Amino acid sequence: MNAFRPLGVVVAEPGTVYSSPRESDRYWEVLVDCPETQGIYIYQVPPHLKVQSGDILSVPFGSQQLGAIAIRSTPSLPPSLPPDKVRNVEEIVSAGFFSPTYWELLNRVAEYYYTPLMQVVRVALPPGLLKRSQRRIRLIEPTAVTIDPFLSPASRQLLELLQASKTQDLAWRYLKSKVKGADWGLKALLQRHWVESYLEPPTPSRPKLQKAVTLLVDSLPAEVTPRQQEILGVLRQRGGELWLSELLQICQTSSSLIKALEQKGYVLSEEREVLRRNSGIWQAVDTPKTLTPDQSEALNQITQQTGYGQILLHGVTGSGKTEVYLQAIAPLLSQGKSALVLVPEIGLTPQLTDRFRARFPNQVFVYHSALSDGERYDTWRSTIQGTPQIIIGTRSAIFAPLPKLGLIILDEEHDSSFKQDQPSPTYHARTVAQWRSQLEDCPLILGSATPSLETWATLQQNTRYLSLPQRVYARPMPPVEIVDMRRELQEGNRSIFSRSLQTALAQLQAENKQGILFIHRRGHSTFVSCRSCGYVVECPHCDVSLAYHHTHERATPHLRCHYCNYSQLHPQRCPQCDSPYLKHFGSGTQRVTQELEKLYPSLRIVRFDSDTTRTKDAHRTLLTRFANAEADILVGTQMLTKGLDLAGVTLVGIVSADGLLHLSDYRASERACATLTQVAGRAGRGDDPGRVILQTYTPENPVVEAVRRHEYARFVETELSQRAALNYPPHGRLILLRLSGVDLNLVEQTAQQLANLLDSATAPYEILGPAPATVMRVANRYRWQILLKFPSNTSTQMQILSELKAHCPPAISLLIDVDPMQLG
Ligand SMILES: Nc1ncnc2c1ncn2[C@@H]1O[C@H](COP(=O)(O)OP(=O)(O)OP(=O)(O)O)[C@@H](O)[C@H]1O
Ligand SMILES: [Zn+2]
Ligand SMILES: [Zn+2]
Repeated sequence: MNAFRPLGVVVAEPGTVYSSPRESDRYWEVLVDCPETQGIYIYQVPPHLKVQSGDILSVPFGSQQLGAIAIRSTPSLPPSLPPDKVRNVEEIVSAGFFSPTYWELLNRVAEYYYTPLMQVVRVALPPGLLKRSQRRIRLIEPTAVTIDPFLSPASRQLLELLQASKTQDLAWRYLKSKVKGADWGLKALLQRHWVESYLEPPTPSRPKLQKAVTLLVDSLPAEVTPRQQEILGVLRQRGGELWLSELLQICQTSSSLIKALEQKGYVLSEEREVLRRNSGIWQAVDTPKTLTPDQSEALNQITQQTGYGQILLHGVTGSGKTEVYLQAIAPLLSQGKSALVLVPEIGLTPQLTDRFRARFPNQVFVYHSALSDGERYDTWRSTIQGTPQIIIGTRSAIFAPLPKLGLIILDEEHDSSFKQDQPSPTYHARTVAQWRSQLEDCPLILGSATPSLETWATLQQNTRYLSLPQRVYARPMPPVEIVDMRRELQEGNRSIFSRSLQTALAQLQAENKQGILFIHRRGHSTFVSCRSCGYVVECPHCDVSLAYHHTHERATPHLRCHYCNYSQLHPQRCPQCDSPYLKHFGSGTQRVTQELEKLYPSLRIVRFDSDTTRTKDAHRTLLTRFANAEADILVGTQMLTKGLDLAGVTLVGIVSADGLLHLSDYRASERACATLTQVAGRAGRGDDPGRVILQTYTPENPVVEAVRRHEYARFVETELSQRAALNYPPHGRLILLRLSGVDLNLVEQTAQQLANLLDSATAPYEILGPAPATVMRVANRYRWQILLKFPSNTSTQMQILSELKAHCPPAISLLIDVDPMQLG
């Protein structure tokens, strides 16, 4: 793949005399970013300035002077832009603010995913990036004299203001408000090097600090008062550490008493970072664990890798991959480098983040789309500081502009949420991570218990394979019992729980253990249909049936569309034949929860799906409740499969595997196998052995068999050969063109035209379609698609594809999905 334009490469032409700046560096694409505008504009660089990618510039924009970022030089102006219309860059405010490789990365993303660079910038950088950074002016020549006759009145006024200020350093905005013609006045001062202009360094978001008290003595000294003895006793009982406020409360004492103990050297009180999880301070104290032989072998291999290299860390569920990450990162931080850790979803982030925070207090920052604008901005600003740190985030964090990057980790690398389906750029964080680690020359670790076929296929090429085949403490993998639900029905059990699962649930209660029930779907039932005429209630705006939602006994039942979120009350009678007999098919989390409540009224249940985790921190609250044993059963969807590490869980019930097994997509088996293996892997991670009960109507399915035997690698090998036979990824590559619009005919026509156009080009791809999307209408927009299938080892970079948009009428939107994960 030769996907991107080298930056700032200058071809020296024979015979030309060197002049500064070189002609090719004369015009620059510059990102202007202020509350009113965000866009890329072309500016001219005057000869005395030497601009580099990533510099922060000051440019004229309309009547304003704005901060801007230099992106890349451009050899020529577009025909629509006459040279005399191009304005000059005023000056470089801060050189090397971003590393040049950062912009190379964004360019590469833009080209590979057929997206304008500006759209990539919007994904990568928070809006209004420069709006809060203050430009300031500092006096650097203290002997500068204001009586210089050549100075303009404006220059003189500026100098006087600066000299009069205590720090000889003032905000540019302030100076401008005070001095008429400040721009010109400043220019003269800058030319004489009497002042300098700079961007105020961003203030890092500070962790909240709180006083903690630590016990320093092993045995309780005899010479203290009984009261002091009591306090020390409480401290010791609580593991040697408490927040000061907690200690004061427990002992009903005052801080002067603690101070007295501190003066005698029995305790230490100091400021500590407050963890957002409020479950006690000893969370904060965490030291590296002694590694298992497999873990240390993996760590050795990783630390030997200096510079770019891709590593697959294939560790079975509960094998301790996180500990390997932690110990791989530690030495980097002390070398002044930073690390980027990507995780699939927020649901899993709190637990992982806590582990990282506990190991590296004050050095962990979280970056994901659920952060408020302010938080995002603060985190973002702290990253460009360059102090060694760890960023943990979801897919867009791959763009966090960390300087001195020493390592990138994708945890649960198989997860499809690393891929953005829409809008453009339809990037995969793993692909971007590969480019980034190449550009930054640092290793990339892909970690998973169920690696993707894409990654597995690279093992023959350039990926190092490291394996953790055993759980820590050699804990056994949980046995997986397959229950044939057809037999259950034949033998008279009509419940959604098999007899085996019922027994296990009853036992759970008796033994005071915890369990997880996995359901593929949220909501109550997948669809509602009439028993008399077969009518299925559908969404008026989409071609899908409505799902039945019934949150609890007293709630009003309603129907909801999972595509456009339309909702309506549950009809009393069939809209078609007026029959009162409506039946609910399929089961979702709500139905399972209700059944559980009916059968086991004393079980305490937590439902964990996208309906119950809408609000901020809901994930954390629900998981904490469960982790603190305030609930017995966690009922949830996909969300709970990812990286949950709860020692108390001994039972995992997969209520129905079938919804996953029968999706019509070439990736369905891979996804089903990964999901089921991951869910199963939540059982038996503590001292008590676990077990898994998998219910299905198709026990003979090879995926079910692979999960039962814990044979993921074998499954992958078979699956890979099937993909190769059909030329599907990772063997070949795909590009999916998604068209949509409100006018069905126009969508169809355009799809046909584009297909003809693609057909007429000499190109390596095979064209499948055009065809309507699986769900043709969503939110009243009709959707058609064209699938391009490229043979392996060919580039998907084609001129014709970048021209397609120009052939679409304005009413049709076209999305180019490169390496699509969903074909529907
Ligand atoms: N060397 C070790 N000694 C003791 N305990 C360990 C060690 N390494 C990891 N652990 C513990 O084992 C548990 C499982 O580790 P971890 O969650 O990292 O597994 P994992 O491989 O990421 O699993 P999964 O893929 O299922 O998320 C954790 O509670 C962790 O603290
Ligand atoms: Zn009917
Ligand atoms: Zn809908």
